[in-house]
Amino acid sequence: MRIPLWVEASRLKVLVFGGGSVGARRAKFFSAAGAEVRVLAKKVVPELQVLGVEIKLVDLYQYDPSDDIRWADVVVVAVDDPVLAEQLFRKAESMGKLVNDATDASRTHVVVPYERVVGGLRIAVTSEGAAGTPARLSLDVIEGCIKNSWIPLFFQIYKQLKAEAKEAIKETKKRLAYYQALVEDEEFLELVKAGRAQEALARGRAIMSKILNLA
Ligand SMILES: C[C@@]1(CC(=O)O)c2cc3[nH]c(cc4nc(cc5[nH]c(cc(n2)[C@H]1CCC(=O)O)[C@@](C)(CC(=O)O)[C@@H]5CCC(=O)O)C(CC(=O)O)=C4CCC(=O)O)c(CCC(=O)O)c3CC(=O)O
Ligand SMILES: NC(=O)C1=CN([C@@H]2O[C@H](COP(=O)(O)OP(=O)(O)OC[C@H]3O[C@@H](n4cnc5c(N)ncnc54)[C@H](O)[C@@H]3O)[C@@H](O)[C@H]2O)C=CC1
Repeated sequence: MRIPLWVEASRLKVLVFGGGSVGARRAKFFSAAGAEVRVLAKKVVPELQVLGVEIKLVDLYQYDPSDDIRWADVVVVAVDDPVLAEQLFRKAESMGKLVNDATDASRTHVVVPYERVVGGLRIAVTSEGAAGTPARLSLDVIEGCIKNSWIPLFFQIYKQLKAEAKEAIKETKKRLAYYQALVEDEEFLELVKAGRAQEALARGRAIMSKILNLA
């Protein structure tokens, strides 16, 4: 089973097999987020040449990529030859690497989801290869739902109160009790849902004072 995680990309060394449109998309995706990227391919598209990532032009039926695989944390398979793709997948897998196989969703270890930021929240959706377009279009529905709800204002207010709580309430247990009290306070939530931001903030701060004054 695959699980969702948010990973710091600048910790990753990513090896990409294939430098066509999909390989270039992966190289850009990882390098824009700070990862170190190396591409191995017979030929690469021009978009890839301007990314500033390492490129080795090799025929993967002749070149042995073992050292490159050892170097990598994540290996991407994006060659257009299914026999070669499977061979590369098996090799990287047997060397203990996490593989993003863009050519076969059923065996990929790592999935690249459809992603969007809505009201401060980062939303990622995937069908894990079953039906990509519905996954992509679901982002429009999710965006519409969130934007038309009280969540964006709740996000702003909660973020502000959480920052203040981290400063004001030194004890972790008390801070956690504060978050609990906040979300259980009907008056606070009603103010948020009514869009009364200043009053909601004031209510949140009053609850904070109460927690601070407890023994
Ligand atoms: C498992 C996964 C791979 C992974 O995690 O790496 C996967 C797998 C496969 N996709 C295929 C086809 C297409 N994928 C796209 C586009 C995107 N696909 C992406 C993710 C994923 N695709 C992962 C799970 C997604 C999910 O299901 O939720 C995005 C989000 C990220 C990205 O790829 O950069 C990106 C958005 C780009 C953007 O928005 O810009 C297009 C459209 C296009 O290229 O423009 C087509 C052609 C049209 C079509 O097929 O719809 C095929 C070949 C099918 C076959 O051979 O029949 C496979 C392999 C298979 O299905 O086995
Ligand atoms: N996950 C996704 O979003 C998508 C995945 N795909 C899958 O990804 C595959 C690749 O798609 P594209 O990038 O569009 O193909 P492409 O034809 O643009 O690029 C293929 C790349 O593989 C390299 N390659 C092929 N044989 C090689 C060899 N022997 N040695 C070294 N390099 C070799 C080529 O030089 C090229 O750089 C498709 O065949 C399909 O299975 C396709 C569309 C979207």
